[in-house]
Amino acid sequence: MRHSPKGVTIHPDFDALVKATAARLVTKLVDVQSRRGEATVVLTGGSAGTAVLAAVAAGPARTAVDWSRVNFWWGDERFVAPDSAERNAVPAQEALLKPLGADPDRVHEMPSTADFDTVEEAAAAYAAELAAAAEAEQLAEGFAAPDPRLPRFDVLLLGVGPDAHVASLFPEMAGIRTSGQTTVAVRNSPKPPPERVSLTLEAINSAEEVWLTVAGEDKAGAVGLALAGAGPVQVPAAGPRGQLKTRWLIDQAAASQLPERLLETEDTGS
Ligand SMILES: O=C1O[C@H](COP(=O)(O)O)[C@@H](O)[C@H](O)[C@H]1O
Repeated sequence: MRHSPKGVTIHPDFDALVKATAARLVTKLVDVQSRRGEATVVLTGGSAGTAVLAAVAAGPARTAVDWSRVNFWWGDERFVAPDSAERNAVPAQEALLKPLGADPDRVHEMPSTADFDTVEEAAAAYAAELAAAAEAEQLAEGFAAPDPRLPRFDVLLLGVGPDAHVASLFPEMAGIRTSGQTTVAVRNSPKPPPERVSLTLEAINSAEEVWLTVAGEDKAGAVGLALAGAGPVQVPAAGPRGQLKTRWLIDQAAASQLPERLLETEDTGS
């Protein structure tokens, strides 16, 4: 494993990336729960994101987390039927939430076509649910999250598409340009299905830690551009910034177009 000073960790392959990210997530949740009893994670869909959840559920360290005291939100979701295989929540439920006994009251799936007629209504409802949770948290803890419209996100997971999209914020589309709101309705997504709900970049960037987990040669161009300093409208993956930490957790193939200066390592072997 190689670490760069810019928060980039390069794992040899997909399997190593997924297992290490799963272990890192368990450690983070244990750490947060030991400080304040509960923890909040924002989940992603996609190949690596879903594999990480399965690896968490399969790993022996999973028992160190009190899963009934973890709050789950999503960074994006496809506006389709609730049991559709295209939902991001469906594999998350099967891989992690049901087997590990998550509390359904703490699992905040984005709305589906069973809940609303339009994707705009779904996005607005999720923003309202986030705001209600933020208000309850402030009343209970007297705690002010970085953004008063949002609950505290301890860790927010993102995948990155080959076109550099994150959550459902696609290059040059309205979602990535949206400001002043925490969620956005997406129509005409270039990647099917076309209708989606996404957190906005400003909502993503309220998280304490943002982890971008990326594998594969087809993502190397997106990763290279994002870390070379591209603008987020053209390269949405360049936009996420955690309040405390932004981690790029990638495999060797996804690292193949990283700028040379980012390959200077500060630590090896762990
Ligand atoms: O459509 C989506 O794609 C991205 C990345 O998915 P991948 O399969 O290329 O890893 C994912 O992060 C996002 O949540 C999802 O809705």
